[in-house]
Amino acid sequence: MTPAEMLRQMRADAPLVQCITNYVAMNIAANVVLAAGASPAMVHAVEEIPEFTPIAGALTINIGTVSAPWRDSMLLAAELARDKTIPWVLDPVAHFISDYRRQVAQDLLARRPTIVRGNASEILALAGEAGLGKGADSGDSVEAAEGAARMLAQRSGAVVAITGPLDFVTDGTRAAHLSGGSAWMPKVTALGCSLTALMGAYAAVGPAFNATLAALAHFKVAGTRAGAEATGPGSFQVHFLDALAATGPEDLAAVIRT
Ligand SMILES: Nc1ncnc2c1ncn2[C@@H]1O[C@H](COP(=O)(O)OP(=O)(O)O)[C@@H](O)[C@H]1O
Ligand SMILES: Cc1ncsc1CCOP(=O)(O)O
Ligand SMILES: [Mg+2]
Repeated sequence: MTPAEMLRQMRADAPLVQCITNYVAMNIAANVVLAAGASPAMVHAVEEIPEFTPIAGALTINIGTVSAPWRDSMLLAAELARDKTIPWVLDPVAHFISDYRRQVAQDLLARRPTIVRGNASEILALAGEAGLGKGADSGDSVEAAEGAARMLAQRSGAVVAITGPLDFVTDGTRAAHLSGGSAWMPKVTALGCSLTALMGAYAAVGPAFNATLAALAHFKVAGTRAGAEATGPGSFQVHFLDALAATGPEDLAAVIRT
């Protein structure tokens, strides 16, 4: 499926996306998924997961503010998604900052996510390489992490996306770059987390590589448009939600280089 077909299908189906995300991202990620055209549900109680995960079109898991009860929910939801072949997306936010978080990320990776999305420092560390990450923010260039992404994709079976000024996506064989966006994007917290949630919406309607590419392109196109209107990170956020809703299927191809 082309990115245009993916966007049309995603809006036609408006899939239900279960997001287990962090306290910071909860609101903006839900708004991003809604603005783009799908239906988010922030459901993380371990008691609810056996009923809810099987009816979701996709699951997204983000470890940005993980603690023990959240970890249990994440592992259970990931297992259910795998068993029921529901696509699921892993966002290993700042997983290198502590042994605890590193272990949670590895335990989730072992449950075979369909897609992994992170910034360059997160992908480098997940592949076992040294990086310069500072908490949730990247300290490494996307280019420096491309080899790690290919290796991680081959080893894990996931499609791996690195975001930054120039995005990169690979399934271990195919690869693409995406340009555009805005320098305000890393200055608005949880936009990366929100992109992970949107990847779930696309993964619910088509193959993983195509879904990842379409979600990345949707963000780059909307980011470029919002950046042209914004005067700072606050107004960027408002314009960005409008731009996600206004972006059409035929807009996506322009930002992709394969
Ligand atoms: N300097 C930049 N210029 C243009 N787009 C950017 C830039 N930095 C990040 N982005 C975009 O911002 C979105 C979130 O990516 P990123 O900031 O890397 O995630 P995270 O918040 O996880 O670190 C992606 O769509 C990415 O392409
Ligand atoms: C600031 C912060 N701290 C813990 S999670 C989080 C949000 C990070 O979001 P993103 O990686 O998408 O910018
Ligand atoms: Mg960020």
